[in-house]
Amino acid sequence: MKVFKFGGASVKDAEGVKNVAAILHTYTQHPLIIVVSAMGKTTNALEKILSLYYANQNYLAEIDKLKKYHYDIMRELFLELHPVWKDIDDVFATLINELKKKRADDQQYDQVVSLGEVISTIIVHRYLLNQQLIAEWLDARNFIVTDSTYREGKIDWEATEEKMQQIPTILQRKKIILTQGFIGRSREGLTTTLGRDGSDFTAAIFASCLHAQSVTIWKDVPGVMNVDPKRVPDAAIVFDELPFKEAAEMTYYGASVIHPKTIKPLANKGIPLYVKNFDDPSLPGTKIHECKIDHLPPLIVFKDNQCLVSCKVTDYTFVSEDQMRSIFSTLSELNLRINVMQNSAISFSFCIDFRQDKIAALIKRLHEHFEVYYNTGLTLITVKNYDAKTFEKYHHMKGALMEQVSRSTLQVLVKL
Ligand SMILES: Nc1ncnc2c1ncn2[C@@H]1O[C@H](COP(=O)(O)OP(=O)(O)O)[C@@H](O)[C@H]1O
Ligand SMILES: N[C@@H](CC(=O)OP(=O)(O)O)C(=O)O
Repeated sequence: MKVFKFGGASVKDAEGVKNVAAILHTYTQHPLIIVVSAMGKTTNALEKILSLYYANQNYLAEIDKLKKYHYDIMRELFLELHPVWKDIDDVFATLINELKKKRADDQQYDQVVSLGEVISTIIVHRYLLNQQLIAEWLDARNFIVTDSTYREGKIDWEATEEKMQQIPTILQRKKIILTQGFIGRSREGLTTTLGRDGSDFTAAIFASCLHAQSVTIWKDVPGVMNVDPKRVPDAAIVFDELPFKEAAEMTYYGASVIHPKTIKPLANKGIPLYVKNFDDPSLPGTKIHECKIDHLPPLIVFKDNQCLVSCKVTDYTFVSEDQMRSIFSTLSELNLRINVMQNSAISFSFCIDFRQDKIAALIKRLHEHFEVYYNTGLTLITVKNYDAKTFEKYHHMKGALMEQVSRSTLQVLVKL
């Protein structure tokens, strides 16, 4: 059995959905588990609906816009009397209903934002059936068990693996299973999400629990490249293959082509990960697996939306281990991860992904012990395996706020 993942870009319009069906027609000899994300930028739109709702602004107009976006796609795929119209109307009714429920913010976020994947999989499933691709629609929430960390559900691997034991029997009946990326269910029975862009991770969870032959994530790029081709189009080279370790490090630094949690479960089970181009499936793509490559070119990763926080001691002492411990435990309690850090005699600075919903709490807590400064809207550029040319280009950049150089890696935090 193989696992395929189709992200938002691959199903952003009706042509994309038709293309998914065309790709699947060429793989009918294999049992397949297909993981699908929300269409296009639907998750961003759902986040916007939530914030408008909280700000007492016109969220209903935004819901109408999102409904129209999906209706336009459906009009190109289905006849007027197709049952899909009612299915999608029901999900939008659930969305409005969920908004009205009194819940904690993160809990409500997951109940609302998860619906993008529910909508997309209903549409894609109905279309596959129309194209004689006999697929079973599975609710991923019935299989992926998480804790109650809403917005960032942690997988209960044992419980998930146990639930997935039912899947091979379903696959004997239907050769294709279609399910949602990004979502699971907590033990208290509510929907959880696995962190933004988490559908790649969902594909890895299914593959790992079911000992799949391989995972293929279908993207709008020819494979994994040494730099995001949207950032530096001239310098980008496609890798034929990459070791798990190298791919994991790239994702850690922020290469958005693969979600950072995807590699570990696959590497642990030795399941290869292919990154292929959905516009041209004949291209070889990149195989990520256990292999050795002698001379890797410089890998350049851009991570946007960074926030630099500096904590300065308020008396004439120096930054101590105890003070650092209090900073680390605050970050850990708020579920924030440091991307790069630096200390001097009287200050400790670190860079994290900016989260609007957490910054006020973080600053308030740090302010109990330190003078605190922060800058937002920064980009962290990491150059791994730098050579003279890339070092020259990214070292001492204009607008840099922090820079670190090790034997093989250069990191610059910069306001671009
Ligand atoms: N090293 C890289 N190699 C290839 N693509 C990259 C790299 N780093 C970032 N990207 C970006 O990742 C994008 C594909 O990932 P993503 O947008 O998450 O796809 P989807 O949401 O459809 O799964 C590409 O369009 C490209 O701009
Ligand atoms: N739809 C979710 C999950 C996801 O992984 O999407 P994509 O595969 O389009 O990156 C998000 O946008 O965060």
